[in-house]
Amino acid sequence: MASYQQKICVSVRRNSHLESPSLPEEKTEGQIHQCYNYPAMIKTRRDFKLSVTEGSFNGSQIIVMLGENGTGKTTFIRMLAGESKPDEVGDEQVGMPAYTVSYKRQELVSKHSSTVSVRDLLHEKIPGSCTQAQFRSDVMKPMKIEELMDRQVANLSGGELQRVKLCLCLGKPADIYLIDEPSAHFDSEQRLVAAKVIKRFILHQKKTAFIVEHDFIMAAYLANKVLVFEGKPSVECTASAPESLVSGMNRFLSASLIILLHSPLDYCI
Ligand SMILES: Nc1ncnc2c1ncn2[C@@H]1O[C@H](COP(=O)(O)OP(=O)(O)OP(=O)(O)O)[C@@H](O)[C@H]1O
Repeated sequence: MASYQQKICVSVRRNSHLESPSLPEEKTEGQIHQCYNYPAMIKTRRDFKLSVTEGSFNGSQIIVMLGENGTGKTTFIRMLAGESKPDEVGDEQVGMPAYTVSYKRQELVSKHSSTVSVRDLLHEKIPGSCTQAQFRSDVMKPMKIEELMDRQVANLSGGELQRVKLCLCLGKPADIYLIDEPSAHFDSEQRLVAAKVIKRFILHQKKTAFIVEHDFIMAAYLANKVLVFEGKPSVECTASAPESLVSGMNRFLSASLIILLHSPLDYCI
């Protein structure tokens, strides 16, 4: 990891118009991407302890978080969002980097009154994006938002609300998009559409996304890098550093195989 960070940190100087002049960048195939390093962290939540390995990521990259239920994916995403602070930080020299986030939570609770329409909500929350031609054609059209415009947000089904929440998340300008379970409530066709929309948006905009995804096919389609959560769910788990798709998927699958072999009766039906 040290040699990787050294390599990317000396590669190029950042452009003066970018926001955080202290951040290093990575140069790949003639393109410059901003590079972010984060420190090792520990977070305890009542009986659960999550240890996060020090890691790095860059712009124009989708990092998929893989792990069983209760292994700490949302706990880590909330730390990345700045909503929750780590209890311990491994290296004080490597602080959390400065960035802006757009966060789609796992829960799809609608806090809006029964009179708020989808149209009003989009115009209030993402006024710039929902009137922009490119966003409308790349995100709103494939997600079929137009047909929901005059519906009341409080009356949407789970899948319809998920479509609106994804649109709101991608429509908010940010450096990093934190998307917790985008495929929940979707049928297989909608999952495919959502995966294509997210991938095209993040890579075209040269942004970073951390995505929690339990659908393995969707995860494999989306991921440039993988971050694996392992250990004893709800007790003590570790989050790896972002790693390549192949090694991350292999690590996740080998952990899953061990789980399968340990509980064969669960799979006998
Ligand atoms: N506010 C809280 N107070 C106490 N424990 C919590 C709190 N939030 C989460 N936990 C516990 O932390 C552990 C990890 O939860 P977390 O939601 O981060 O896991 P996850 O990997 O996102 O799970 P899932 O895949 O089911 O969404 C769980 O055991 C959970 O019960």
